[in-house]
Amino acid sequence: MVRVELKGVLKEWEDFRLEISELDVKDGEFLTLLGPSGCGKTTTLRMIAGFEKPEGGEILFDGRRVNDLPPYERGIGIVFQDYALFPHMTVFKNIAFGLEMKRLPRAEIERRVRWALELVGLEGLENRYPEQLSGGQQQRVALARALVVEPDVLLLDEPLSNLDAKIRERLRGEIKRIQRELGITTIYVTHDQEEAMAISDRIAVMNVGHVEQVGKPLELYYRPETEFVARFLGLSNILELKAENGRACLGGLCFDVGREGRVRVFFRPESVYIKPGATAEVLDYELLPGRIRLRLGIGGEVILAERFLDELPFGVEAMPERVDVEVRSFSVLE
Ligand SMILES: Nc1ncnc2c1ncn2[C@@H]1O[C@H](COP(=O)(O)OP(=O)(O)OP(=O)(O)O)[C@@H](O)[C@H]1O
Repeated sequence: MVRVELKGVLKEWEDFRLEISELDVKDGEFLTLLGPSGCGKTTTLRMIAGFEKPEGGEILFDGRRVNDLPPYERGIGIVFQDYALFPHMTVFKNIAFGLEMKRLPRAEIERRVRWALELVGLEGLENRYPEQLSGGQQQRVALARALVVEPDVLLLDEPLSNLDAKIRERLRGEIKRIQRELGITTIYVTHDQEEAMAISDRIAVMNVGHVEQVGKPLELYYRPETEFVARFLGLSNILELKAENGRACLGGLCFDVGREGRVRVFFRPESVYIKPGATAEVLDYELLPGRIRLRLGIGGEVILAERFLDELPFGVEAMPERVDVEVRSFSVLE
């Protein structure tokens, strides 16, 4: 287990500049780099792995500068989106490869490969070839191969992107379980918000070439600092309001923002509660599995509200034309 730090790390290409001023991944932490395509997640991971060299700044493992170390001297295990298994080798051989390169004794290799096979739930499949495995099983082999060398840091680049939804959910739960069990410092790349929320201790949300905000999943979800983070993580209500005496109002809906002048108030649709009353007009609604999403008109703006069906104070068939709303949690964007 080690702590990984990035300080002022810089990488430039003709049309792209990546600058990570500060990123601190704690001992044993599961940190996810989350962001849209092309924002620089993979490049960041490749610099931590040593496949790409930064033009400036420092990458530290437990305070030790690793900028000039090749990947095989950094104590990392890495898993790629496309598995990258050796097609002509059995599962056993694929997993044993790194240990054989290290010239470990036969019995030790055997013992460690068995341990890794069990860890990822692949016992019994050791004599198969990659083409005889499902995508999910191939990715388990890749994970076992990365872990069998007992790395200090596990790096995963969109490991679930090529799998279908069901397998993806199952495997992400297992990756999390294994990470906890081993307590290994893990850096995970994905563009999928739900995956990031489900699996991470903390998330670093990236936007073209920089980190926008780092935080725990729910912290980022309910208290984003920027509009980009708010919108990237899910459906958002963002209102441009003018505050007076510490309060900003939209029609009858007021927020104690504790500041004056122009403010941008953010809240999730799930933070909007609905009661009988007349503050807002029900413009329309949409049924989702077990839930309802309403578009409400208030003070000349439209806000979204989302509730579980059984939380509504009236049946969907008896939807009134007007309702009262209460926003129970909000934040003010930068
Ligand atoms: N070797 C390279 N030479 C030139 N430009 C590159 C190189 N590698 C990456 N880039 C550019 O750097 C930017 C970031 O790429 P990167 O792969 O890190 O993004 P990403 O967030 O991982 O995106 P994706 O999810 O699509 O993989 C892109 O604009 C890409 O074109």
